[in-house]
Amino acid sequence: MILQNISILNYKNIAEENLKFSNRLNCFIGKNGEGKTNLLDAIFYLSFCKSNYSSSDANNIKHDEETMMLKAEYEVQGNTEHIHCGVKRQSKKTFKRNNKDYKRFSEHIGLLPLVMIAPADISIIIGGNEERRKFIDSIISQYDKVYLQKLVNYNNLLQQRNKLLKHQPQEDLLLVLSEQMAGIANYIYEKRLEFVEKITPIFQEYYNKISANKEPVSIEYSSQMNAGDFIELTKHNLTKDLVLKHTSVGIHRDNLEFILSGYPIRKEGSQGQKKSYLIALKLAQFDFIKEISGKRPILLLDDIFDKLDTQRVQQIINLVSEIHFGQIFITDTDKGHIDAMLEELDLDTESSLFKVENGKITSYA
Ligand SMILES: Nc1ncnc2c1ncn2[C@@H]1O[C@H](COP(=O)(O)OP(=O)(O)OP(=O)(O)O)[C@@H](O)[C@H]1O
Repeated sequence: MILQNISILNYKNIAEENLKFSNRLNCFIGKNGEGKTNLLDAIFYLSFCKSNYSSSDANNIKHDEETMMLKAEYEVQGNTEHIHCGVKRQSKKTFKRNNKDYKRFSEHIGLLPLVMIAPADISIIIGGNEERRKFIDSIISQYDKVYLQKLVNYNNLLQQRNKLLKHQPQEDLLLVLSEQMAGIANYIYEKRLEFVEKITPIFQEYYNKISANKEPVSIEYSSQMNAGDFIELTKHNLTKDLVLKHTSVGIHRDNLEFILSGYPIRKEGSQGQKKSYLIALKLAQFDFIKEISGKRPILLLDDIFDKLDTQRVQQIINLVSEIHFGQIFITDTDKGHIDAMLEELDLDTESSLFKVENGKITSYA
């Protein structure tokens, strides 16, 4: 899958740009705060109908402007896809594929697979359990619409159950809700388990390459449902739930434990190890989505080399330079990393180099 060109109007600090991209490597170099991440975020927006950073669309419109617009052409499995998005302050956004409005934005998710690695993603490694659940859910939801729907249903039922526990805790009603939640919880649990089992060996291979086999890594899926069926768990914990006035068991308490050399990385890992872990996870996500969707995702690498030693930087450059990764968009403040990457690619590989300055994106002279 290839993003061929993009037109941007008033997206954050980018006033107006019309850019054509290389099928392979697109590099954006600029100082801090110039607009490199904003450009990658515009590309992210076109795949997910939202920014990676701000849930409020108004924040994505350039200050003092009323509207923003993103328009792009993609080559997807031999077809050209025209995607258009417009947002006006205080009104609904429009999102179109080939001039047709989507009824629901969720219909668009999965059409243009994309994996982004950005500094803020380190929260997957060091943040709370919720961050890691979000990480799994966002990947599975990209290819499994039933999963996404069941997740929404589960959360609605969970809210109802918690409300009941708080205000009128009748045991028969609680049991009815638990029964409705049980099938959904089992489905989500099985899908998460399957996902972790599939992604772990791919992740380990990437981590070993990045760290030159320096430290063993593994991922553990910890779920209360490892110990038993949802109905049994809720029955067993009913007294506790009545005291706490919320549901203390279920897939909403699941966690992924990221292990490095036998210990949780979030407690003991160095900054470089955490960064390496994140990059290996995201590259594994890339392989996973590629296999499931049959499309090669676009890879966005935002300032990924910070905190890594020269050996790890080189290993990552070697890895992502492999043809396997297809079209890449990479930002850096340091042209040295980009030059090293260009050296790694064969001479015939087409690449485009851009300079980003105060929201303006120009060809690098
Ligand atoms: N809605 C908006 N309107 C105008 N400017 C905005 C808007 N939102 C963010 N900005 C500006 O965008 C700039 C940040 O751009 P961006 O995050 O893309 O930087 P960057 O080039 O990736 O920098 P770094 O290397 O530090 O990550 C800031 O100057 C910020 O004020």
